[in-house]
Amino acid sequence: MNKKGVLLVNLGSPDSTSIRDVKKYLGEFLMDERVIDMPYLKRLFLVKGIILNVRPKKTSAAYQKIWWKEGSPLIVLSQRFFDKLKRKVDIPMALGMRYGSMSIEKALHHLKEEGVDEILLIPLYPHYAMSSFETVVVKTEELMKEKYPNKKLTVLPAFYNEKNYINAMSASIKDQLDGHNFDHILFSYHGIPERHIYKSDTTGNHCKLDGTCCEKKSKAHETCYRHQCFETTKEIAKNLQLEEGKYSNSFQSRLLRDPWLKPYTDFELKALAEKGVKKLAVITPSFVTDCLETLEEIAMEGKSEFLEEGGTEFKHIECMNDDDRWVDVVKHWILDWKK
Ligand SMILES: C=CC1=C(C)c2cc3[nH]c(cc4nc(cc5[nH]c(cc1n2)c(C)c5CCC(=O)O)C(CCC(=O)O)=C4C)c(C)c3C=C
Ligand SMILES: [Fe+2]
Ligand SMILES: [Fe+2]
Repeated sequence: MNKKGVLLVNLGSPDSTSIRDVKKYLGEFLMDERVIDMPYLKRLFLVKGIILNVRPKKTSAAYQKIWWKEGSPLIVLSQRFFDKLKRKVDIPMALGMRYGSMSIEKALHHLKEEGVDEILLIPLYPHYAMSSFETVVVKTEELMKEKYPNKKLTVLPAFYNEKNYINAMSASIKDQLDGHNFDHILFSYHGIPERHIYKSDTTGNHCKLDGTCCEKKSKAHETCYRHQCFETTKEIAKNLQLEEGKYSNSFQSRLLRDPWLKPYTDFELKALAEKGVKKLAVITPSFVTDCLETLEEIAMEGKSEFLEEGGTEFKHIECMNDDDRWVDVVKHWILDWKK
């Protein structure tokens, strides 16, 4: 009988906050053709010739604001989650990162050393995007084809609307809201360029970003990031019985000037304050682990923008991190697959 094992993959962080390490990490990240989707030479010019001359300094300063004694929050929290999961499921397991030194290659090597010949890959992203979920799958497939062609790979699909995930998320959010009466709840998702939505449309003509396509039933939604984000919000709002009009969606973290998914979080924070929202809670469901984008961009920058515009209270709802309810959800996915 085949020996089964599990590979969990998150995004990854630089080794330290030094400009050198940040530059190395950003170089690998942004040269990924599924992140900056340009022909190789154009991408090389943009990334190495322009972005890497300016961005590492700014990004290094941002990491310095959130870095922990033990290292990058994203890595430390992913490791804590992984350690808890390992204690609960008796199966070989490895944790890898798409970028940086905790590579997928090392994680696969670890599974090989444990004698695993059938792997369940769990990309730690609730939603499908070519720049997150897809690049993890493609990288893993490439490595397996090259190094372990006889091993079998199964990929856990994006879990944006999976019942147990939604229930665990809702419970964690409810705990953190703690009965407190917020005027509004903003669901802020990591943004992607609009172009990526069209590229990921397997039907070739469904996604129009016209305000209605994400609501019309379509096979395109299996890979539509925008649709999947909206579904996560709908399911959580239903569970928490949020009142229509008291919550909304936005997209954060854009880079470069081309159009990204709208509305943009920074604009939305301002608009909400201008509309008279005083007490705001922000949920960041495209991340299962707190990271630079939640701890710095939302909990620090977003907070000060909102308060400067007249808001009086701002709460960032933490990601699932190593919450036992989330660990149990993943445990059951693994046990169902292992049967
Ligand atoms: C074209 C650029 C980018 C796309 C597309 C993109 C998509 C994307 N990213 C995440 C998750 C994370 N991104 C993080 C940081 C980060 N993202 C980009 C660029 C794109 N991301 C950059 C340049 C950076 C580094 C910081 C900066 O310079 O602004 C992180 C945090 C990592 C950490 O160490 O904490 C995460 C997580 C998703 C899920 C996604 C598509 C849906
Ligand atoms: Fe990103
Ligand atoms: Fe859509």
